[in-house]
Amino acid sequence: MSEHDLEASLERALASTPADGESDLENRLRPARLAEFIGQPRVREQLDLVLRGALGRGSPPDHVLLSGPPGLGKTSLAMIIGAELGSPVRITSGPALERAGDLAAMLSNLVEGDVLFIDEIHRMARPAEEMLYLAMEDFRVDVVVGKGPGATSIPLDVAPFTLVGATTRAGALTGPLRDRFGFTGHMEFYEPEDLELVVRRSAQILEVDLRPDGGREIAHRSRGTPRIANRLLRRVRDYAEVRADGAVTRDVARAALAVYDVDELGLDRLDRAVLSALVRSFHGGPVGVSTLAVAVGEEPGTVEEVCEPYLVRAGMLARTPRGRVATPAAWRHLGQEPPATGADSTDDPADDPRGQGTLFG
Ligand SMILES: Nc1ncnc2c1ncn2[C@@H]1O[C@H](COP(=O)(O)OP(=O)(O)OP(=O)(O)O)[C@@H](O)[C@H]1O
Repeated sequence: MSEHDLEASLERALASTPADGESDLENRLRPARLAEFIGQPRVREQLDLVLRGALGRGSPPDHVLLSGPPGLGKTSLAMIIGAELGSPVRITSGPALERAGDLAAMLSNLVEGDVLFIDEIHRMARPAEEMLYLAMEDFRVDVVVGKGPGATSIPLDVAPFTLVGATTRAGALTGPLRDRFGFTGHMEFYEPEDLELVVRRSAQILEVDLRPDGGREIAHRSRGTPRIANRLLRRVRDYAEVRADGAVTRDVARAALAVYDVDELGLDRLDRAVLSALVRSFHGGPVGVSTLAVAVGEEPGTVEEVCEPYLVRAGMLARTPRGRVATPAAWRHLGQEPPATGADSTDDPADDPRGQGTLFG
């Protein structure tokens, strides 16, 4: 690989970093240090120990994997790891690492102690993933130059670094990659009390006149997710400024969220479309996720990674070996009586990675 190729690969790998207005705002609202990070007490405590231990020894900490649904703070934690270590964070994502050369370009630019953040690490191409094994373990890579019988492999040293990987699908990671992380933080959906703190903090930064009952209402309708809490706060602020006196009270929040199709459980249009298809088109299931996705006009991955985790957690949907099943709560939420003989025999909580697949709970 020539120096020019290396630079082109580096540019491609970095191109995945979003830079629109929405992400600027998101960056402004990101907690900068671990002490500012709200909720997730287990992950926070565990990570604190990992980082302090490494700082005390004066060596880079073990590689860190952060897993959990979108918007729970994985990127924020990756930035915090850099801040706590006083190290720069290099950012890329699995889909940007199409070829091993893309990763080699990133790795060869690292300096000792850098943090390399790979978002959506489960979507990395296989050759890049295999290169990463060696880099994570031995801090070196083998770059293959040329093709066919004339190809040669050039070993390249990589400065000791800490990899932070984020994934919404820990199960999709190969065993060898998973095994090379010294610490895995499993992010859980947030409790409403924690989301209330998130909303209050964001309101202060954005100078929103948030009243306590308004904050509580937004927190309860945010699907356990800080990113959604922040987004709802901004939409409710618009409503408060345009149709009220600017104060975000409970009534203003309720009226605003009705306009944006967020119901009292925090389910949005897509969540309800999934439940509605399940109940109305498939009589409550079981139905496969691909069929369900076609019924709502979405990608199976979006239904599986974005909608389902919260619907399972909210007790509306169960994952069973034969497919997805609507719970009685889902039927009632849609204003329908659940059938007398439910699909309870299909329930198998073992199929549900979160262990919350109980049907009639
Ligand atoms: N614990 C927290 N305290 C305060 N704000 C938070 C917290 N976690 C996340 N946020 C806010 O939520 C937003 C989304 O967080 P972040 O981008 O870190 O999530 P993510 O898990 O990386 O999402 P994705 O998987 O979609 O990339 C950020 O704007 C951040 O300000």
